[in-house]
Formats: sequence, structure tokens, C-alpha cells
Amino acid sequence: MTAVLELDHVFKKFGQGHTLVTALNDVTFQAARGEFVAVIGPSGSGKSTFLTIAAGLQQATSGRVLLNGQQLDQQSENQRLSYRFQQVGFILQSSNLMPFLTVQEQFILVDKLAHRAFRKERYEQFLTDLDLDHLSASFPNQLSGGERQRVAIARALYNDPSVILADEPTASLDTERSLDVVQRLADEAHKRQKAIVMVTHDTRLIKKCDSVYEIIDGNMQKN
Ligand SMILES: Nc1ncnc2c1ncn2[C@@H]1O[C@H](COP(=O)(O)OP(=O)(O)OP(=O)(O)O)[C@@H](O)[C@H]1O
Repeated sequence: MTAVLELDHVFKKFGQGHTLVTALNDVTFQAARGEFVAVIGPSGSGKSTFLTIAAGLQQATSGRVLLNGQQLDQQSENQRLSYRFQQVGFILQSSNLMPFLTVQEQFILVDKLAHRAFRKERYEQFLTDLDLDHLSASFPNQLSGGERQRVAIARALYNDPSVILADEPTASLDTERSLDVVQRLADEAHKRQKAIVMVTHDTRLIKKCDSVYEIIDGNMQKN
């Protein structure tokens, strides 16, 4: 299996002396095409640090982070930015939708930012796949929490990244909706051959995942 996202002996330290915190302690991680991976751990264990480093949003103190075999920290800030825009999709806790745009306009914006014409057919296919057909003209505050997260999933996939990083994507949902969102993430990873990495503290969700990493006090191990 070729890794889409790889962390190789990554350390992340904050502060120094008596304020030193080792947020990631020699972390090695791999996610492959078509793999749905969970990263679980308690509060303060290093999950957010892991995600931001995997996304190239902050630099590791040492070690290597590779996206599609390219080492992120050896690229210029501009290269990192455009690579991240093309290759990484984000799904955040309370869905990172633009409050003043309709569902359809969220997708038009994605194409605008990529200097492309709106791909209406592709958009409509995603709406159908995620059971959102009737919501195209709705604003985020008119959607349920589950619908918002389904739009966020569709929008992340619409840009066709190779990896999707999901930060507690079910945090605002009840159990039934959480399981639905996680099942959809699993299905999309498999069907579209994307690496989807989900950070969560909810261990009920991991039965839908292909592999599970646990992080405690910055130490990560594959279960
Ligand atoms: N910018 C920073 N400066 C100093 N310490 C930091 C910084 N960011 C994170 N830390 C520390 O690193 C450790 C890991 O934090 P992190 O936010 O990654 O945990 P987490 O697992 O995401 O927690 P939660 O589930 O509560 O969001 C914590 O001890 C935290 O206080």
C-alpha cells in the first residue's frame, strides 16, 4: 500500500525548560488511498497538534511529513499553500461552512478559488450521493447538524483532494447522526479511494474505521 499521508518519527515540542511540552513524541503514522483511519485519544493528548502538522499548518520540531511522497517542510510557503489547497480537504467540528452562502454557493466558491467554472454536474452528483438534493438553496443555519456535516463532506470531496482531515466531525451530533456521518466517511473513502483521517475522542465510532491509532500524552500507537 502506498501512503498518501505519512509522518515519520515526528516530534513537536512547545516551550522549553520547565514549560516544555512534548505534544508529539516520535510519531509515525500512515494513511493509504481508500483507507479510513481514526486517531483517538483523550483531551490534551496531541490530536489537534497531529492534525495541524499533517496538514502542513504548523511545522514539526523534527521528523518528516510526506503528502503523496512529497516532504512538506522542504517546500516553500507558497508551494505548501497551493499543495494544501489541492490535496487536502478539511471537515471541522461544527462544519466549516460559510454562513452567508447557500449550499450550492459553497461549491461555486470552491471552483472560484481554483479559477475553474462551476462544475454543476459534479455538484449535483455529490448532492445525490449524500442525500442533499432538496437542500441546494438552503443556508447553513437552515440545515440540521447532520445535514451540515454531509454538506461539509461533499464539499471537501468535491475539490478531489487525496486526503481529507476530519477534526471531531461528529462532535455536535447525537449517536444516530454520528454513526451516519461516520458510515458516509467510510463509504466515500472506499468508493473514491481517498485517505480520510478522523480525529475523535468517541471510541464508539471506530468500528467503522479500517485502522485506528491511539495517542496518549503525545505517544501514538497503531491498535
Ligand atoms: N501552541 C501551543 N503552545 C504550547 N502548548 C501547546 C500548544 N498547542 C498545544 N499545546 C500543548 O500540547 C498538548 C497537546 O495539545 P492538543 O491540542 O494537540 O491536544 P488534543 O488532543 O487536541 O486536545 P483536545 O481533545 O482537548 O482538543 C497539550 O498539553 C497542549 O497544552
